[in-house]
Amino acid sequence: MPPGNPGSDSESRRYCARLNYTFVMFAIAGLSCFLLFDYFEVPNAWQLLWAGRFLLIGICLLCVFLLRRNPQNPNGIVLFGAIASNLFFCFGAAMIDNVIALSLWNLSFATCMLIAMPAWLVWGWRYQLASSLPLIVFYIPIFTWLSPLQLTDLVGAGGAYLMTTLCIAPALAHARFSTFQRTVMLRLALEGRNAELNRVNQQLLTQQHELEYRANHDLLTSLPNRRFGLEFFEQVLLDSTRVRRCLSILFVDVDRLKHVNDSFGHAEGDHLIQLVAEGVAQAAGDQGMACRLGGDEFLVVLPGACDMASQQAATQLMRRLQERRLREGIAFPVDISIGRVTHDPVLQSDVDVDDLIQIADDRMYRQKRARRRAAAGLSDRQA
Ligand SMILES: Nc1nc2c(ncn2[C@@H]2O[C@H](COP(=O)(O)OP(=O)(O)OP(=O)(O)O)[C@@H](O)[C@H]2O)c(=O)[nH]1
Repeated sequence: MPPGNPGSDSESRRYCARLNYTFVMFAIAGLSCFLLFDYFEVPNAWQLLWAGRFLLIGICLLCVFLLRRNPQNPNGIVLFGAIASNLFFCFGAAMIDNVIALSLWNLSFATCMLIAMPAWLVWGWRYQLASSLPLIVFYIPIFTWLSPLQLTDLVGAGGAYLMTTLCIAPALAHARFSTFQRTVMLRLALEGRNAELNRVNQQLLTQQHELEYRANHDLLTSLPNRRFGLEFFEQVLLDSTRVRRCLSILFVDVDRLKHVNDSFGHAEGDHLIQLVAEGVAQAAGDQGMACRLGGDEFLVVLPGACDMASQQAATQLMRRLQERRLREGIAFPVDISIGRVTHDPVLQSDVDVDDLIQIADDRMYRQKRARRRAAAGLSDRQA
């Protein structure tokens, strides 16, 4: 087959090899079945026929071995076995000395041809012709030369039918081979379309993930957004109530963001929000979650954290922000106010997220006012 021919790709060769492999296995089974036929129907020459059959079985086994080792040339390998079988068939027919047995012999070959159908499906007409040629050319001469019967006996015993079939077989093979080629072409086209669909699917999946991410996250800080954060908080509250363990939240608000925006520029205001976002994410740790509620407000949910742990988390958060400010020489103030609430389902009655957030918000404002008063007092004293 020329390169680029749709039937020449290695996948279709493997397909041919599989079909041919099955065909050869059937041939072995067929050859073995007809051993009894030889024994009972050709009593004068069954030993010779058996020798021929075993030789053929050997050739078939060799074909199987070669097909396994080299599936890239499946038709060439099976052609070798087919020519040998045809020659055996010519000589075998000449050994038979009664017409009924000869009819059965011809019938056996027709059966073999039926078994060979799947292989013809993928054979080109040239292979088909090459495999039939020994029979077309040598059957009658060998029969006339060796058989005790007359040529008219052969014609009556299905010989004419067999010869006609053999002559039209290459044409059939051609038609089937074209169908096979079209099937392979369609399969390749389908594979192409499948690959394209997979690619588009992958793109859609990526887009879907991106959309999901955008729907659930805040773009400036990459933290979960308010909706996602409150859903998470609700779930954590439910779980805490169920397993009766504490949970804490930190309501974090950036101090004097407006002043930073106005004095240092909006970009620095954004930078401040990002610094605080990184801080709250760190405070939330692996078990908790920090989200941006909006503007300069953040919520940190700490599942399993009781009063002490949440106090530590809040102190650490403030300290880390100041350390970072010093370390990076940030010009604007990096101050936050935190409203902290701990809920212990063992000691307290049921609450909902809004109650807890409201309490935390109030505490945050109280702290903010206290810090403002402290700052104002400090400046008065300094003055
Ligand atoms: N740069 C920047 N500013 C924002 C963003 N979201 C909200 N702001 C600004 O943040 C400011 C928040 O103002 P306030 O709620 O009064 O708070 P504040 O200025 O931090 O003052 P206190 O909270 O009272 O200390 C407003 O000026 C908003 O315009 C943002 O994403 N980026």
